[in-house]
This record gives sequence, C-alpha cells and structure tokens, in this order.
Amino acid sequence: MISVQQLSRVFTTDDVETSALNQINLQVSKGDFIAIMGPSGCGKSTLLNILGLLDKPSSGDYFFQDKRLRFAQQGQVERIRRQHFGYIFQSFNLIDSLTVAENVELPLIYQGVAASERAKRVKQVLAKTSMDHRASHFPKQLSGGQQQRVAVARALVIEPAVIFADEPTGNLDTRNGHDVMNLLAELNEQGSTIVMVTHSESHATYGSRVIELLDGEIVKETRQQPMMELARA
Ligand SMILES: Nc1ncnc2c1ncn2[C@@H]1O[C@H](COP(=O)(O)OP(=O)(O)OP(=O)(O)O)[C@@H](O)[C@H]1O
Repeated sequence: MISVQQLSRVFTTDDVETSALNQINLQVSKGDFIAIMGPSGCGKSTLLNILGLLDKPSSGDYFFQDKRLRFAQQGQVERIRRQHFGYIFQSFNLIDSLTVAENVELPLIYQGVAASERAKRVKQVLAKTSMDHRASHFPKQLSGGQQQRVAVARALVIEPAVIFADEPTGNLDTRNGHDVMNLLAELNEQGSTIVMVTHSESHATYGSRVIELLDGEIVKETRQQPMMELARA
C-alpha cells in the first residue's frame, strides 16, 4: 500500500539542523495495524505525518499503491490525501459550529459526493461508531471519548485506504482510551489499515506490528497477534 525507502527528514531552524528521521525503510501493507512507539522526540509524529502526506521528506522515496510520488506535484499529493487517507488526532479537531453529522459529512463534500449518497454514508459510519444517537449534537455537548468516536467516523466516511492516528487516546481517560482502541481494533478486523503513534505499551498490544523508533531510526519491529484476537482465542 505504502512503501518508503531511505526516508530522511531534517528540520532547519535558526541555523540549527535537527535530523528527525534518518534513512527509514518501511512498508505498510493492506490490513496492517501498526503501532509506532519510542521516547519523546524520537520522530514518531514526523514519521506519521510523512506517511500520511502531511509533511514532506528531505530525501528518500515514497510509493503509494506501487506508484512513486512526486512531492513537487501538490495536486497529486492532495488527491491521495483527500481520497485515500483518514486522520485522527489527539485533540479530535472537530469543528465546533457544525453538528456531529455535519462534521462527518465534510470530507465527502470535499470529494464532491452527491447529497443523498453523503446522507447515507454519514448514517452508516455513525452507526458503526455507535454515535448515531448524537447526530444532531454539537461537539461541545459530547464527552471526550464520544468526540473521538466522531473523529473516527469522520476518518472512516471516505472508506480510506489507510487511517493515520497520532496519539488518538492522548486526551482520554483510561476507560475511554480503551473504548477508542477497541473501536480501532474492530475496524482493523473488518479490513481497515491503521498506522498509529502511541506512548502506551498497553495500547500498542492492539496492533499487529509494533515499530520502535530511537533517534529517528527504526531499532526494532515486532509482529504480534493483536489483543482483540487474543481475547477471543
Ligand atoms: N517543525 C519542526 N521544526 C523543527 N524541529 C522539529 C519540528 N518538528 C519536529 N522537530 C524535531 O524533530 C524531532 C522529532 O520530533 P517528533 O515530534 O517527530 O517526535 P515524537 O517522537 O513524535 O515526540 P513526542 O512523543 O514528544 O510527541 C524532535 O527533536 C523535534 O524537536
């Protein structure tokens, strides 16, 4: 699905150069649930942002569905982002002045999907994320856990090839955090490909691959049976 080769990212500020990622090679395959872990500042968010096309590498190659991406062609990058990628952030990033249903509908409007189809799909994903009973509420009227479920619905509504989640449980208490993790695990079981940054070892157990970063390099990768499957076995 996504392959990056010899990927590096250097940030330059006031003549100070920070090497955030150094020669990363990684493949994201269909059905993966990847948990990216590592100490603060090791490059987790930078890697997620580049994989999700929210940032550009300083050097290296990026392939999406076997096609090499040219970062200079902004139109191509934006098209992939809009049509194929869903995003979930720590701070939910919902629009306060829009209802739950309107927030979830937004990516479909950007895609130019017809109104009747939009209504159908919004209804479907709100049911899937158990938020259909709150469709007319505004984000401020929801708990943190519910807001993150709406953000998951918004990521899901375009039926993305990959969902990128940066610390999706970072602003949630333990119970709501596990609730959102269970939802992501369920989506992965149904075929969604997920790449997630987490600080939590227990949340990393939901993934099928754990990638550990240190100083911008992958130092370890573990393949494991995801926790949901373990619970059922
Ligand atoms: N926009 C930027 N400008 C300059 N330096 C940056 C920028 N973004 C990140 N960095 C630096 O790159 C390195 C990696 O940052 P990154 O945010 O990817 O780490 P992280 O592992 O996600 O950290 P955390 O767990 O604390 O969120 C850090 O040294 C950081 O200071």
